[in-house]
Amino acid sequence: MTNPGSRTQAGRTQAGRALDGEIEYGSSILGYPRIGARRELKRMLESYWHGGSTREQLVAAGRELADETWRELAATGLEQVPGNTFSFYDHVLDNALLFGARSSRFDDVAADLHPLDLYFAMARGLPDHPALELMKYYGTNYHYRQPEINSATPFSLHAEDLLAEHARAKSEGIELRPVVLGPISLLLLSKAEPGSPQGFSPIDRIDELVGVYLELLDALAKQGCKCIQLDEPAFTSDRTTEELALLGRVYDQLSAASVRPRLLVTGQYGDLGEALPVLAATRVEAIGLDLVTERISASSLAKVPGLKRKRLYAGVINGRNVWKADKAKTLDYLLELKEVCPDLVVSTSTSLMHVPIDLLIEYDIPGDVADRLSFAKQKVREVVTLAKAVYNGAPEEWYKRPRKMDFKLKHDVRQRVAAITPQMRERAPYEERKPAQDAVLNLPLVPTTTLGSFPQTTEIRTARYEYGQGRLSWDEYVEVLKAEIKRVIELQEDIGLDVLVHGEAERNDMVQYFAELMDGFAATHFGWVQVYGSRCVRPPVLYGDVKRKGPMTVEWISYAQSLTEKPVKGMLTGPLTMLGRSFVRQDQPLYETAEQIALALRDEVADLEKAGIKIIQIDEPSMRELLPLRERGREGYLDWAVNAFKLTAGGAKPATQIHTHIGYSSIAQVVDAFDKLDADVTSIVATRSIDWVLSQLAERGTAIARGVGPGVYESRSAHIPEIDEIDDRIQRAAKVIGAERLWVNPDFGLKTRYYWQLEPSLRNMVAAARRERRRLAAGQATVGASR
Ligand code: MET
Ligand SMILES: [Zn+2]
Repeated sequence: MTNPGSRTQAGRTQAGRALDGEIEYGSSILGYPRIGARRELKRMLESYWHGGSTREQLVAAGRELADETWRELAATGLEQVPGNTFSFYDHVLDNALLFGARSSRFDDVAADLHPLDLYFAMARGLPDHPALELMKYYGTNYHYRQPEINSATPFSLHAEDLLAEHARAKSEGIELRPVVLGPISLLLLSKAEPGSPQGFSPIDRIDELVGVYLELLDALAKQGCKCIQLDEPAFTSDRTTEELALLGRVYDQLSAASVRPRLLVTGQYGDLGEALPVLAATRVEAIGLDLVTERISASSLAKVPGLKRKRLYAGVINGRNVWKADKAKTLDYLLELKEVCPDLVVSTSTSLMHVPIDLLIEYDIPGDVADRLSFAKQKVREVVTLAKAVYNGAPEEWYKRPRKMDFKLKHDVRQRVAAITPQMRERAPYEERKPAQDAVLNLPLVPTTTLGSFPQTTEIRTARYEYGQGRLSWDEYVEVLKAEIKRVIELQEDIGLDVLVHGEAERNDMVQYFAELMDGFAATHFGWVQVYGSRCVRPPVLYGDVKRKGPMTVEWISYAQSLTEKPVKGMLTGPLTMLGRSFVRQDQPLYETAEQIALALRDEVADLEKAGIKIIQIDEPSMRELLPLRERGREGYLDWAVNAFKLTAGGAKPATQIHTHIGYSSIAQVVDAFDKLDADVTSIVATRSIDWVLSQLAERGTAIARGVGPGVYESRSAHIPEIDEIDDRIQRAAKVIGAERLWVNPDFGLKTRYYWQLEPSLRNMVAAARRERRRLAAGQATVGASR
């Protein structure tokens, strides 16, 4: 294997350029997973947080993981290896702190905490210091901690770790290209610190921040660093004219520095659109494009003035999905691009942090599926192979016809999809459904419920593990789960909830659970992807036509229902959430795949009805998350998304009450779509705070007709809400939503909670709902703004 570092040192300086940047076969990636192939990061973090290891041990282990990553990458033959891709928790927070941008909320503890502990305090919170908010990262399932910046937040450079890593690699002959968030995206990802002056927004601080970026460029140049990667993913979303102008101005300023590394600016997670000509007009040396989300033609790139003089990092390998690229097609495309931009580097569309690390440690993915997959390690190989083919030519066999992919086709599924009629999506009008449901359910006003899951106790986890290991038979495993269901039902009756749940003891992760019960999905054993910090998930691979293997939930729900007179909700995960949390096949449009899942779930709805279940909840927390970043794709998406949900629920009888559970959005279009789902009751995940949700609902006059459960306490917080606190929210919600439409529930499932937290919380919730009922009965309640 060639060693890119030593080659750079030995052979490339005679070009005599101050900013060395020659390539032999341009190959790079924009970033790499940082959790380790066996989730080493999770283990080291949890050990430190629980007192099992010292800070020194954690720091050493983190460095080992980071260094192993770039050593391995360099050994693959990748010409340019990214650096600064490791993070102990979240790279957005790391980048804010790289420039000293710390929320003043933490000033009072800063002096007493080691910087690393202060960092974890911001990321995870302290008893009286709520953590920074968790926000979704550009349409991925990654979540970042939102930096808080005010009008006086001091900015200063803290690049010791970044520089030290660069120096360590250099001493091993490896030239790293540090990856840093660009200044504009960093500020646009941040929020104004609570208490900032009216009208202040973090982007107002851009000039000061750019000053510190210039210091960073200077420090890197002094250390002989040749290139820095500045990510500006904010520009693959719609931006204002002012923001676009700012992009030009900022990169003119940064590239004007007299001694500095080369600048690579990337726009990941979508198409740079109108930002591309702006960037091409600056003096940055290189631009990285996501050419997967939008395969921009070489001829349109040729029309961008100035682009042909840039080094183009062609992001043709998908950083967000797990399918192998079609070598011949991709090569042809790259060769066309090279005609336009001769200085071409084969690269990834995004950082590879959104895919699992290594396919080769999986042992039971069906062979024909595995043949088509590529995880981070394999993707690096794809980049190197394609780059060599671009520069040195490709072997003949790349152009031989690929094998037929008919393993995916199930004709019965295709026929069913083809036979879908519009009527299948429509239920009886709500005016008919409502009285029919009231007659069956006979619920009190402001009914109380929870959203599905109860704690996954050690007992449940142990039983699942033992069953997986073959030490517990299926029947024994079922016994454990049934005992758990019984306990959960009894507890809910004791607390006095009106609509009960079975508790989801059988589900480790809901998406994984349903994926395992449908054909067309494959599970991985080690395919972990970071969500944030130590939290990782294993998204299933949706490779083929989807079909239910048999009833998926009926046994559990009917058992729960047999134990109580009160209604027990059937609990399903909706088609959009199944899509949003899986690695989805790309050989057909997403909406076709959505329809297949919807049909499978529709059958489950029918089976639950047959088993006497009267309420069915279809969770769609990810519906909002799949929304295209740019306006132009949104209407089309929302149309088919609503259709898929309605296909799932559309077969339900008028008397069956359909609930859904969604993540609210501040985008009016999305809220309209929620209303179009035509669910009888909609409960809301507080992705920000419940008070934010309530204020949004108030601003819009609700916008969701029919029942609404806005969430009366945040179930994922450790705080146990008082009756008064919940009562206050109920009264505010009743004002906006109307008491006759209001449901009282926490904002989220309870599976990560402890019983000592949830039991008092739910008792207080039920007490608060009863207070509201007494007020309503006495006729003194606020009359709602019902529609
Ligand atoms: C993210 S959807 C949450 C609802 C799910 N039924 C649960 O309680 O876990
Ligand atoms: Zn959480």
